[in-house]
Amino acid sequence: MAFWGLPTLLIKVAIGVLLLRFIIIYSHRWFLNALSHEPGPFIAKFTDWYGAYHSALGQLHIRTLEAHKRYGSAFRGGPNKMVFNTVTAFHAPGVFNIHTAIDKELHRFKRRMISQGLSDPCMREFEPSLLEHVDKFVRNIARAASAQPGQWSAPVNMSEQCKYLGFDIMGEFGFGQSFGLLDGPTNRFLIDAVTAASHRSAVYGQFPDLAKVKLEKILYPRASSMRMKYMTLMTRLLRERLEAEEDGRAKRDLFSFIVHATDEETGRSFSQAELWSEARFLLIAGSDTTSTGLTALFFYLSRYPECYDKVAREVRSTFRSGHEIHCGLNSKMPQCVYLRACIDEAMRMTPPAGGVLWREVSKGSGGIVIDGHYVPEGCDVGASIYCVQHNEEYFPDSFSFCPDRWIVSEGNPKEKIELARQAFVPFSLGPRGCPGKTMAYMELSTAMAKALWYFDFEAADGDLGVVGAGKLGGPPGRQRPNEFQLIDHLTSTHDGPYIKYKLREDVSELLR
Ligand code: HEM
Repeated sequence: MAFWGLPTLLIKVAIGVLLLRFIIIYSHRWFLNALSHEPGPFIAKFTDWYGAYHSALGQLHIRTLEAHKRYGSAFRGGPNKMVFNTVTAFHAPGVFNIHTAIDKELHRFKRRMISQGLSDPCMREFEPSLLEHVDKFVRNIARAASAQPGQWSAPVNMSEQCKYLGFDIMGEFGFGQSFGLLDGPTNRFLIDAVTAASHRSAVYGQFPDLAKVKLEKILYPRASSMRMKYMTLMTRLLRERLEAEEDGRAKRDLFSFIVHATDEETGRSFSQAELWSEARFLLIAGSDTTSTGLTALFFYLSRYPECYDKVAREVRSTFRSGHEIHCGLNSKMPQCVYLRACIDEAMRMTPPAGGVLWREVSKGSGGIVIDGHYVPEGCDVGASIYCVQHNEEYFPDSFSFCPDRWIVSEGNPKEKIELARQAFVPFSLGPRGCPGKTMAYMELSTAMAKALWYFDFEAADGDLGVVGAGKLGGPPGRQRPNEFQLIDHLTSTHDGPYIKYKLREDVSELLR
């Protein structure tokens, strides 16, 4: 053999070894893996690409629902992954979120600390700041509506306005000052920055190995410049917050609630760096989700006039003024039972985080059985909130917006509602379930009650009126005109609904 032939031979051997490795791994995944006998999309037998691909396109919730229709209530969603759409999957013991599985103790500590800042008493103290932003949100709508008194306003894109509100509230809560998105465009780049971050996390959450090949350089070419802008803003906010703390100007925010708190179990406190890193995480966790919930609520109330009339009547007969609308001490909000039912129904129809959330079956547990399917330890178990909340067994006629399904009546006994409640999981459940629920309901109920108090509203006319809705003849799963459409990547992006407003109460005080 000539010496120069050696490299060619080595390349051939390397390719041969690689091929053999692939053949062994993929044959094992296909025929010998503990989940081999489970039905599911063909590609998911071999690779996690299935979830990553649909997540990248923002359609994982829709494709998962289709897969359940085809394969049943449990299917194989990856080589070591099972997806369920039943209540049992959410209540299964011995499964942990993949993040918590990495360091459960650290997660438990952080969780206990953050929960102190998100406790009901802290939320009551924070509410005045939250309401200032809700009033600004109403003021922006009032500006549009008062341009033509007595007439319908120009259409307002509620996705934009609700995002501004959600981000400003989380800025105030996490960093002690609003980002000013409701005031003007300077910091509105934050919305794209957070969307890109959550899109990236969604894809990598489905296929963690992709993170190693730094795919974001292709998927998000603008990511690094956006990150620079984002970090510059965060650094400035941090500095200003610390200055405010030093000269006693600081408002009630996350920092003030937990800066001196200690963890009862470990006696440890948050370092400043930890606190800021949590504040940055909360920005993603709390802004996009709540604004999606509020936008969806505007969508459904503008499509279902009987529900709109009922909730408007309830709000307008419960409160005597716009100022009375709050969730604090002596609040009348608990009397607004139908409003709460509308909020829950909007989050059932269109859960803000609807994709598949994975939990790992903990090592040493010996595996678990869910709905008769054995899942070995180390495998992931997932459920899509969107699919569970559209499971007809729990929610008949699941694509109809029907707030009455949450209210006891002759045809809707308490037991039926209790069953539905178990399958109502927009905030997920368990050790990784959402600790920001109280704040989310506070924001959703005050913003919608104030909008109904000050204005009448309807879907815009013409082409703008259908933005955000499903389209007859559209892609599979996006054909229902009365369903608000989300591009789902962990949290969600959306456009519309465009809504027109008419003033019904004096807003001069708000406009001053
Ligand atoms: C409608 C509004 C909201 C919805 C639908 C929602 C939904 C969720 C869901 C589904 C999870 C679990 C994610 C997983 O299992 O991986 C979660 C976690 C979380 N949410 Fe929310 N959320 C909302 C609002 C908020 C708000 C306002 C805050 C904070 C102020 C917040 C803070 C968090 C945090 C810190 C976690 C992580 C919990 C942990 O890892 O232990 N969320 N949320």
